Amino acid sequence: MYRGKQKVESLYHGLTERKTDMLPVLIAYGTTEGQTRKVAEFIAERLRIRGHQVDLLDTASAAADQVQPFQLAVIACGSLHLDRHQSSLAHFLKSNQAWLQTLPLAFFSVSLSAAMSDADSRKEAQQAADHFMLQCDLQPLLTRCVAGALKYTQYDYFKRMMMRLIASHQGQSSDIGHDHEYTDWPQLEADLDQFLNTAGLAPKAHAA
Ligand SMILES: Cc1cc2nc3c(=O)[nH]c(=O)nc-3n(C[C@H](O)[C@H](O)[C@H](O)COP(=O)(O)O)c2cc1C
Repeated sequence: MYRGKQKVESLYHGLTERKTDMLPVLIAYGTTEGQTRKVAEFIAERLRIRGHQVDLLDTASAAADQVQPFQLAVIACGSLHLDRHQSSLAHFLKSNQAWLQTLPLAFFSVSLSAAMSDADSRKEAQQAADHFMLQCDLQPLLTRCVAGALKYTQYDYFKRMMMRLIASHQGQSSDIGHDHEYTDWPQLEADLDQFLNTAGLAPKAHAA
């Protein structure tokens, strides 16, 4: 069993009769154009199928200030914009670092770089994700880069032109008449299962 889970159990011992298995997995996400919300909702659905309680939290919402430290595990999700993750996510992780570091934690970083065919771009995405965790003083059990989306139809004119330029330089679609999703959902589910297994949270039917 992951030592963070033991800490949570001892924290609860004597305080409540609730079993730690009834605690939720918190999915805290930051998003700018919505793809990371879709990723977070996918993870939530897969966790529920595996019998977990789930709390979904948009770190830009007022609810982010009300979160209690009673969680089974935490999955943080954010996306890259101009090489940075959402400031709301950074704020949430830094202000709750003391208890987050005691729990099994995974971080999923959504970006266009993760969708690139060249290894250098994917390495840059991984470095940005690792660096973000270092900045937040957190050591996740698992940090994964997730290919995001180009949402041309949702961008304003300047953003659309900028993203078309970047995308065409990087071999992605410059067809601005449509949105383009690159997220590999089966891979995301496999990464989630790896995290659950490592954290000792996989239901028996799904445990490796
Ligand atoms: C203005 C803008 C800047 C972006 N900057 C980066 C970047 O620096 N690196 C990268 O890999 N992807 C970048 N992307 C791609 C996003 O990470 C990708 O579209 C992702 O799906 C956005 O997730 P969200 O919808 O949850 O915000 C950028 C996208 C936009 C619109």
